[in-house]
Amino acid sequence: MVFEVPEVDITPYVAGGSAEERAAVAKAIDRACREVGFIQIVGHGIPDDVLAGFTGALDAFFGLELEAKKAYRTPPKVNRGYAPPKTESLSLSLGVEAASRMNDFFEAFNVGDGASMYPELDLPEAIYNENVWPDSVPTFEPAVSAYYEEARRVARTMVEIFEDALEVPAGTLTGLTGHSLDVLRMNNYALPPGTVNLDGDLTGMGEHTDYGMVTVLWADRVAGLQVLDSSGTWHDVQPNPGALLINLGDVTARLTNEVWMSTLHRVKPPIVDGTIERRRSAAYFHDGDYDAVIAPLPSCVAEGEAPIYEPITVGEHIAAKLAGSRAGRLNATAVREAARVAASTA
Ligand SMILES: O=C(O)CCC(=O)C(=O)O
Ligand SMILES: [Fe+2]
Repeated sequence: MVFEVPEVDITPYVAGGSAEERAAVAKAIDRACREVGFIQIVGHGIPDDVLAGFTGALDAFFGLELEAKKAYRTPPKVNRGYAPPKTESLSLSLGVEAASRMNDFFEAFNVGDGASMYPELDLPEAIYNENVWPDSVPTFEPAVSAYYEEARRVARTMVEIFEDALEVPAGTLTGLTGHSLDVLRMNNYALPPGTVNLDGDLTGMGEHTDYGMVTVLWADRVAGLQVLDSSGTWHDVQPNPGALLINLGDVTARLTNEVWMSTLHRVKPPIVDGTIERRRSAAYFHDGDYDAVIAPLPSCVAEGEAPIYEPITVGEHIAAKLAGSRAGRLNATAVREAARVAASTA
């Protein structure tokens, strides 16, 4: 079977379209979610100048000296600010004890929704952490915030499309996202020439599924991202020109009782002449309200069959995942994802 990440133009949902046009989009999204779990999205409407400002801000921040960047570190429990290379391990979020323990060489900067964004709700600050901004790069906050708003809009549009694709009443999914726990992780994969260790210890970002409902992924068109297909083989994926990648997270796999998949992916930059080509990406995670209870939708469970998953809140699920990736505590609850990694071919 040829592996392909399908491209879908979501213009009818972004700029207005007829009922027929929207139905065709919803159908294409349903097929992509069943078969692949990754989608190339065009017609998302993110202005070029917002993207240019955003990538410029990433370059300015990641171009700082390591010590300067470390000023913006936060404790492992706080999913904000700067994460230096080799301080996270995504495979631990899955319960896979990789040989490359804490050897993911990406560096990242995280921003997200803080409790103060919802003054009318009494949201827990330990979950809805406030942002840390690098004041030594004055363009960073406005440029990243502008992109954040756009990625948030696209994520919310995708959930609207998901309701149509799953043929559930409006509000079934969007009703779980009123104060969605959203985070933007900006990733930089770069190693100074000569530091690459070829014994297989280092990886760009270990294999994982994303944790939430949907991820909007912007990335450079540089090799590195790999996606696991349903038969257990890894494939290289790059965004098409002008496209964003969309992938489903575990919350959606749970909601759909795995009718749609949270696809395993990882980043393995090719090493050429002892170095790698720098690559940037930014994953906007739209996870759902921390107190929303996630249980398989009745329409996704075949008659007479038991749902695969027990109900869980978004907050409980995300906390178990982050304890793995950020605090190095193996997540023993991700048995289904760990089994898929074990069955894959390198
Ligand atoms: O760098 C990439 O393309 C993927 C990043 C990713 O999977 C993540 O941040 O969760
Ligand atoms: Fe990811």
